[in-house]
Amino acid sequence: MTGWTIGIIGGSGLYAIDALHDVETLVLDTPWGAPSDTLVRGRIGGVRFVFLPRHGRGHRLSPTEVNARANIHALKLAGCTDVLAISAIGSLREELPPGHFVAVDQFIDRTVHRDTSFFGGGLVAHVSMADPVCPRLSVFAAEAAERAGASVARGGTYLAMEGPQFSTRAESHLYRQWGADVIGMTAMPEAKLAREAELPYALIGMVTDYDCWREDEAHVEVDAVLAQLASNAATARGLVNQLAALLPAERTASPIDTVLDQALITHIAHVDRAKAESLGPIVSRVLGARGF
Ligand SMILES: CSC[C@H]1O[C@H](OP(=O)(O)O)[C@H](O)[C@@H]1O
Ligand SMILES: Nc1ncnc2[nH]cnc12
Repeated sequence: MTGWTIGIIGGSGLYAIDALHDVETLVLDTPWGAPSDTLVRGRIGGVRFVFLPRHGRGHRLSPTEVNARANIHALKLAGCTDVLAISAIGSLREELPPGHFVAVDQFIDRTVHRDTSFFGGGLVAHVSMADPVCPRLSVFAAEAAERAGASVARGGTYLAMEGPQFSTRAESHLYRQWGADVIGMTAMPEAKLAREAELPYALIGMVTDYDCWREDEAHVEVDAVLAQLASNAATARGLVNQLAALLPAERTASPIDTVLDQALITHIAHVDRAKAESLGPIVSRVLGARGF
């Protein structure tokens, strides 16, 4: 096996990955509650994957109800080294039509009803979100999507809205003026939490609709989104197969693996032991290095 264990967070329309071998089901609990569903760990060639359907199998959880802290914590417990999210997105740009894929590299977070951090309560950390996506994983994922037959835009800003309602037309126009390229309801705080957990994170978005800013296009409705997703899901599965084929045999360290060295500022003499223990693998590396 290689040193990679890739957590795959499957969004709307992606509730399973068939190509995994030696599959085991993981029923995990976290200090934040249960993740969205059981996790499935397996391998393709020499690469280990852990799959988690973000909304649960059967799509039971709304974007606000997705427990991103539990999901990222569970992926860390399952031994993931990196996390690739695959999401349905609306397009805010003419040149990103339905069917296109986008390797997102920036976010604007407009979510308001979500728990956004593992820290607080006796342990304080301030991670950088200047570059929220791991460039290495993002390039591999974009390349894999292209090999699976997708047209992939390299780079794009994702506006994370609370939902579950889609945007008003005024909001859609506003987000375009802000420079957002695509829109969705789930990548935040997921990307922030992955960074806090020292997990390199990338997001491949699959465009399903033009939201509601375009004059000559019907506004987004969920049935059109689901129809587009059905035709994208096979490509998304192909992406995972291609990723397994093109990842280098050995995973070298990423700077994101150790971000808490700078970011965690609570002096070890003042760290709350119960809090540190509850965070488990998220802080054991950095606290261990400090002699905690
Ligand atoms: C089914 S349309 C809206 C829904 O789809 C996206 O979910 P995900 O990012 O998990 O693929 C969007 O964010 C909304 O949750
Ligand atoms: N237009 C849209 N707005 C928000 N989330 C979406 N997911 C897919 N299409 C979307």
